[in-house]
Amino acid sequence: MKTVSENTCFGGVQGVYTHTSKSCACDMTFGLFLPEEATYGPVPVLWYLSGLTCTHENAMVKAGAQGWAAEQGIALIFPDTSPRGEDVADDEAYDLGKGAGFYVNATQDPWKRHFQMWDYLAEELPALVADNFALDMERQAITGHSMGGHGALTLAMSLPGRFVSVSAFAPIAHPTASDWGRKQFAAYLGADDSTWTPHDSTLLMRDRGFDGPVLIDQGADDQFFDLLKPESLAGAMAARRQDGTFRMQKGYDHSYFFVSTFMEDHVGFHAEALHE
Ligand SMILES: N[C@@H](CCC(=O)N[C@@H](CS)C(=O)NCC(=O)O)C(=O)O
Repeated sequence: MKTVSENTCFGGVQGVYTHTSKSCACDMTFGLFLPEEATYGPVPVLWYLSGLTCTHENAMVKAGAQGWAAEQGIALIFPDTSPRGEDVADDEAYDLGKGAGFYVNATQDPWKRHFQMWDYLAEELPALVADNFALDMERQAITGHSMGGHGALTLAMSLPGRFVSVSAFAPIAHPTASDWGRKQFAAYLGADDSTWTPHDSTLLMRDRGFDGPVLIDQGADDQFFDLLKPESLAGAMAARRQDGTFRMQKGYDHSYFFVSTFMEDHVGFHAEALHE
């Protein structure tokens, strides 16, 4: 692992690191914020998964999460959204290929060689950060925005016991019924849509739910509302009687102005579960 940069931030350190990823067969970059408390011992972890077109950097510079995480003594991890590099397959569209890994393990050519984002986030990156930083991996929570909200929800519901709480900002909530999902799952996972269902938050919520608190924020003026399908997830949460809160935020769109507005609430929500 190599250090790209380390900046003092809210009394802690905002770092950027690269490493050679086995799962993705390329070099990967991530951001990690460590609060001052990490100098004295392991701290709880909040993962933040980003949306379409993002790298590790968007949320790190625009979500305004570090100040709240510092206040709560929590580390933040900002992974990238896809494999990177010249030999990595890509597509002209912004919503397929680089910047659009959709947090799945691709089984189809030309994607499968590098697009193994599920394994990268479920196994490889947690092991790497656990080895290199003062993190308490018994206390992890996860959040994300848009495609990253989809990733956060699907990882949390598929890995019972891993995360104590999950939240999402405007998640892609029902990808098997949306053009933000069907196109990418067909490309990465193939035409057999039975391989898609484990990656759909609405279906996972209907089938198993999450053993812990859930918080969802959705902007009512989100320009991608019809692609996100928040109503499907809200319905599944109600049908499941999921412990959780779904908030429709009047006037907010899909941007980081929306994410940063509610970041304090999300960090506070996770802190309550992580510090229990
Ligand atoms: N801007 C894209 C849409 C993708 C988009 O809005 N991405 C969101 C996540 S789904 C994002 O976070 N973009 C990067 C940013 O705002 O920094 C477009 O070409 O239509």
